Parts: sequence; C-alpha cells; structure tokens
Amino acid sequence: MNILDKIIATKRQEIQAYKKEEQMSHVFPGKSKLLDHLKKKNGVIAEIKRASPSKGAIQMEVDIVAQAQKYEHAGAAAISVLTDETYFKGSIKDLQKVAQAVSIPVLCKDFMISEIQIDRAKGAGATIVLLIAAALEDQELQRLYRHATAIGLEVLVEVHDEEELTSALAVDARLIGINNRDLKTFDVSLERTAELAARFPFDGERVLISESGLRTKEDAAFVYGCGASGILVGETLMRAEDPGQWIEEATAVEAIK
Ligand SMILES: O=C(O)c1ccccc1NCC(=O)[C@H](O)[C@H](O)COP(=O)(O)O
Repeated sequence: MNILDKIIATKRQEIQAYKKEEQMSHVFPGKSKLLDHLKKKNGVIAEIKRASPSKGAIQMEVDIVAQAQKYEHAGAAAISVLTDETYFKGSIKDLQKVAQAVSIPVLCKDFMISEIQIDRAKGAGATIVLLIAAALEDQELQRLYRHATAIGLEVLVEVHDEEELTSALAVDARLIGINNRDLKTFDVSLERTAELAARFPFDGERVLISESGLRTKEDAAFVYGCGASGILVGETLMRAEDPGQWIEEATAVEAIK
C-alpha cells in the first residue's frame, strides 16, 4: 500500500469520530478571497507543517500562532494549515488557532474524502479546502467541490498529472495546484509544474499554484516563469531562520521567462 492509500484508509476511520464530535461553530470575520489576490499578483501560500511522511519531524514545537503572524506580516497571500494528526502531527485546533489569529485566507490542508471533513474545516475557520484529485474518483471530486463552494469555501484542487488536470478542469476549478511531489513515491521535481503548465488554460478565470519542493527564490522565479501565480511552501518556511524575509523575497522576485 502506498502512503496516499494508507492516509486515506486512516481518514475513513477518523471520520466516524468526527460525526460524534461537538460541532465547532465559531464566528470568524469575513476574509478576502485567495483567487482575487492571485489574479492581481503573485503570492505565497505559507504552510504550517510540523512533520511529514517524507521528512519526519520538521518543527514539532513551533508556536503556530506566532509563525502564522510572521507569515501574514510578510505579506503571505494565505496560510495553509496541515490538520492531519497521524502523519503530519497537525490538528483541527491548529487550524482554529491560526484562523482566529490572522485576517488572510486560511487553507485546511488535509485529505478530504467526505462532506463531514469540509464542514468541520469551515467550522474551525478555514476559508479554503484542499481536494486532491489523486485521492478521489471524478464523481467524488465533483460532489465535494460542489459541497464546499455551496457553503462559501474556496477550493484548491491539487493535481499531479494530465489526467488529474482534466478532472480539475471538469469541475471548473479556479484554484488549481500542481503538486511537484509525487504522493506515492515522494519524488519532487519542479519540472512537473513546467510540464503541466503547458496544458493549463490561462484564461483569466483560474490560477495555477505550484506546490511542494520550493526551496529558493530562484525556484519561485522558475515556476512564476511557467505561469504560476502562487506557490505553496511548507518545509522551507518551517526551517527558515527568517520566514518573513523568504516570503517577501519570493513574492517580489521576477519570473524567469
Ligand atoms: O510532504 C509530504 O511528505 C507529503 C507526503 C504525502 C502526502 C502529502 C505530503 N505533503 C503535503 C503537502 O502538500 C506539502 O506539505 C505542501 O505541498 C508543501 O510542501 P513542501 O514545501 O515541500 O514542504
């Protein structure tokens, strides 16, 4: 069984517990839309990532509120919070704390297979949810996409190959993330953004976000040159001495054409 299949199997068990959980229904102030931001200018989606299956512990003791505020002050377009407990050591509470502490959009980064998870993310303050095409049949992707947008969330649809890009376009996704990491093997290559960007319809309605494996501002310049408007960055920011400076530089860098 590859890691993605293992994670999804764990999610199926966890969802049973969510059903019994007390519903979170905090009132969060209205937040701007990530799509609007990225249509106007390039931006960094800065991630809170304590650990990962490929790297193990990254920053277990991080003060997530302080980290999120650094991201916001540096001009991040949005904050991504990994909420998976088993493999990433995150939690829905992390998301809730971050959503309360910042005024920019907040992405619930998890492996969504059910409406229950989407409602829970919204209840905790997320304004965006992730749907991973590799983890969903086309009909499931469509159903969950519709559900999320119907309750006012933005949806980032993550793809890794041409077939998944076709699935994302079939639901008319506006935020499409090209994951440079193969979730089954952990191989990372920014060339994946270049390859799929060549098939991406740059029609002014949707934006391309390059995810994973971005380490330097030159990496950011490379993917902006491919047509990306956004980059999603986890490990690099969690290990950076000055994550704010990294965000500022990667936001301002000129695309390499
Ligand atoms: O990061 C992993 O090891 C991983 C393994 C299996 C499924 C998903 C995984 N990562 C989730 C992410 O999407 C990344 O956290 C995100 O794209 C940022 O990546 P990076 O900048 O390389 O930390």
